[in-house]
Amino acid sequence: MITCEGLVKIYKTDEIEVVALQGLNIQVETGELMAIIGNSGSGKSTLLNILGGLDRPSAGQVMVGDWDLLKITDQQLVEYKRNTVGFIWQNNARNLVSYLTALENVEMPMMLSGKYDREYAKQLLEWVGLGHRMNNKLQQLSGGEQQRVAIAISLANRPKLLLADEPTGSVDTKTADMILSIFRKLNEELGVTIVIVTHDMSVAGKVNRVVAIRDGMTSTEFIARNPLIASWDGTNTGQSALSQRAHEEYVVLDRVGRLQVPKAYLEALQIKGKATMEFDGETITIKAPRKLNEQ
Ligand SMILES: Nc1ncnc2c1ncn2[C@@H]1O[C@H](COP(=O)(O)OP(=O)(O)OP(=O)(O)O)[C@@H](O)[C@H]1O
Repeated sequence: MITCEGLVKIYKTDEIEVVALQGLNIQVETGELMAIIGNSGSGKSTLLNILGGLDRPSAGQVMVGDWDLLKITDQQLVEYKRNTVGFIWQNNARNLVSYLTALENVEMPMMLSGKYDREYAKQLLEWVGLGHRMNNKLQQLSGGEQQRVAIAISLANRPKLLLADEPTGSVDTKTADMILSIFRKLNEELGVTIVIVTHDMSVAGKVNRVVAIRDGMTSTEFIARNPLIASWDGTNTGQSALSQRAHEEYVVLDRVGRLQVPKAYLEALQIKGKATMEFDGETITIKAPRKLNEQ
């Protein structure tokens, strides 16, 4: 569904250039429910905005389905945003109209794209557990309920890909768990591919695959050893992070074999600029270069 290779995004302002993504590689299969984690400033939102067609890449390759987001025209981008991709933000106020009902809010994007379908709008609200609140005005709903309306809206035009930027960032743990279980259900029942960006490890721990981004590059990947452990079953309160027990950790190599060594490891061994690498037929060992007087 998604292929990014050597993806670069540079933000240019009058005086400075910020390299937000520096050759990022990532692959997401159709039908996956996965998370991208990373510290503040690592480039997560930049990546999501590019995938959502809200921002243009500077260089590299980025394909979503048949769309090449580097070559796409402005006109095609409108169609892409309307039909292929749905977006959920941490704060959805910009997506919702407070004086309309939940149902009217879901119907609105359908009307704008000429695909009005009241039954489907109702069904979406049922799916997110708001069947009994669909005729309430948005301003009468709690923050968590509004977030669930936003999920229904994001699916109004039947997108194949759902992108969620910190979807549980401003709700309590119980609501966060509910939102995640909705994602899982939508993923399983509608087959929609879901990519969640978060720095909340408890969210990441509940999906089968997690890709970590560091300094604008893909660094590590975690895959659930037993997908059932990572799945949300309604009983897990989500306190544990990406536990070693549940996820296997992998370092990501790009096509030409480059990998990113964590800064903490390099600092611990005082490796700067260069290192030695040994291969004994089974393992590869990276060490600090020997000091001249040790040789
Ligand atoms: N519009 C912009 N103009 C200039 N620099 C930007 C812009 N947007 C992001 N950046 C910079 O790009 C880098 C990556 O930012 P990004 O928002 O993608 O990170 P993030 O991982 O999503 O962080 P957070 O979790 O804090 O949202 C940061 O150094 C940020 O300051």
